[in-house]
Amino acid sequence: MSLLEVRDLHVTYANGAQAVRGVDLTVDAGQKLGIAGESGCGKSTLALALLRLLPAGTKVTGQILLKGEDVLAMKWGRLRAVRWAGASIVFQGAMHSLNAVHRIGDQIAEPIRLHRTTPPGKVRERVAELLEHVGLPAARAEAYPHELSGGQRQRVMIAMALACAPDLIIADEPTTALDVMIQAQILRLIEELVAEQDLGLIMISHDLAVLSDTCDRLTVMYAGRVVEEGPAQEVYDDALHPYGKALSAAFPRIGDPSSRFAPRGLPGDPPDPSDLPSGCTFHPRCPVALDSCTTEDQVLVGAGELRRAACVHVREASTQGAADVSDAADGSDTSDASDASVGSER
Ligand SMILES: Nc1ncnc2c1ncn2[C@@H]1O[C@H](COP(=O)(O)OP(=O)(O)OP(=O)(O)O)[C@@H](O)[C@H]1O
Repeated sequence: MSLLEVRDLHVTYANGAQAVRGVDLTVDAGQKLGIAGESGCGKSTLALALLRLLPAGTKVTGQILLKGEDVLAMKWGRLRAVRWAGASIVFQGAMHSLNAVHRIGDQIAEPIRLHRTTPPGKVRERVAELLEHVGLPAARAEAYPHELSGGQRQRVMIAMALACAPDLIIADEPTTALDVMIQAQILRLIEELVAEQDLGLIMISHDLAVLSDTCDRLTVMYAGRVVEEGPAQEVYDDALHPYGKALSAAFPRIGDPSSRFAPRGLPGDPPDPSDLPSGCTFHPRCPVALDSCTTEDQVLVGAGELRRAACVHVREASTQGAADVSDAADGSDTSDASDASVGSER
């Protein structure tokens, strides 16, 4: 049984915005899954849905199985326990998540006391152990959030997420607000903790470079759907979906002098989830869209053993049994493809 299995998850906000549309994903113990996509693609909505943290009035359908237990069917008491001891979330921007008027140690102790995962007399000891685990001196328990640097605060958030020994950590842009050096330290810390405690990890970011460096597998979301998935490094180095390519080309290859890729922005924005385009939702921005893409929706199709993408070019390549689906997705042999202005160097 997988640690987490999500099947056909749909999330529609009260205003009709279809933020997540039919997402399937699996995470096993010790596995690190990266979820990539621009702002507005539904990544945070997906993360919040996993622990039923969405606003009242939001419609969520499908299945979320945590160790085989259906999160969507859980009673309130069970759900509260699962939120810390089964899976926990590290959000971006620790300053907003920490309470400015309470000491760090008290804030880490709160979920431990609430869930009684440590005997009352041992809570201080457990807080000290958690702080040291995330690379902070135990004495920092006495500090207030404003007395810590951004990186230290994010370490506190990670300590809190680990407080009740969950099986799964969901990290939503955990390093976005940090400078590059601190970002690298926090990512290494998360990796070490996941390996040491055999946790499952879902890491959410718009930065494919960060995800490919940290995660085993990558899922690329666009307009609430998974449009590509596969081994992290392969997706980053050679994305099959035009959106995956564009996202990948938007980030520099760090430390790779032979890199042919320059960082560049993506033209346009993801669509409004209350007013999605017909056909493939990426077609208005796609450099290799065919006429049929304006009307025909695409589902994920396999490309090789471990990779899947939802693109007409990948589908055609797979039905033709073409060996080099990558070339086809580049649009190099598509007569009606428009000028490939993004990700075209592949
Ligand atoms: N409470 C809400 N009510 C209505 N629409 C919402 C709500 N929260 C988010 N949305 C919309 O749902 C879509 C997906 O948002 P979401 O925050 O999940 O995306 P994201 O990929 O995580 O982006 P970001 O990185 O900016 O958080 C967006 O169009 C957003 O405007």
